[in-house]
Amino acid sequence: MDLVYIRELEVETVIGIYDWEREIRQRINLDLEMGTDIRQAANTEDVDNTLNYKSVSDRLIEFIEQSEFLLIETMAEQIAEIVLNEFSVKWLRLRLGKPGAVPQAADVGVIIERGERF
Ligand SMILES: Nc1nc2c(c(=O)[nH]1)N=C([C@H](O)[C@@H](O)CO)CN2
Repeated sequence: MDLVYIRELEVETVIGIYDWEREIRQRINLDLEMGTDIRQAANTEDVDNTLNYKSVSDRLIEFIEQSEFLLIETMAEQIAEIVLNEFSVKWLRLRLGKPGAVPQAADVGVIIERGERF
């Protein structure tokens, strides 16, 4: 299994459980690893034969910017669903961080794996 990845994608959105969090936009960041097979793209040099990280990034930025989740867990599950269903990805690992949430910590968040490795 090969991986196409996106690292440190940063997006501002409404997220959080407290009243004050519903009034502001906060930064989240994510790393995404997506299982794929890069060989056909390598042999043809055709982006249509690979998992296009720009297309995935654009879709996730649009989705996250318009979302208003309470928990990062919910956002993580929804992101995983989009990547699995819309980009025909079989397996992914997602780290979703909310760096401003705990001032004493550099970052906090969740890491999930979904789908089947192949
Ligand atoms: N596991 C989680 N814990 C917490 C979350 C969350 O989304 N998942 N959210 C909060 C608050 O919104 C926090 O970020 C405000 O500082 C607390 N714990």
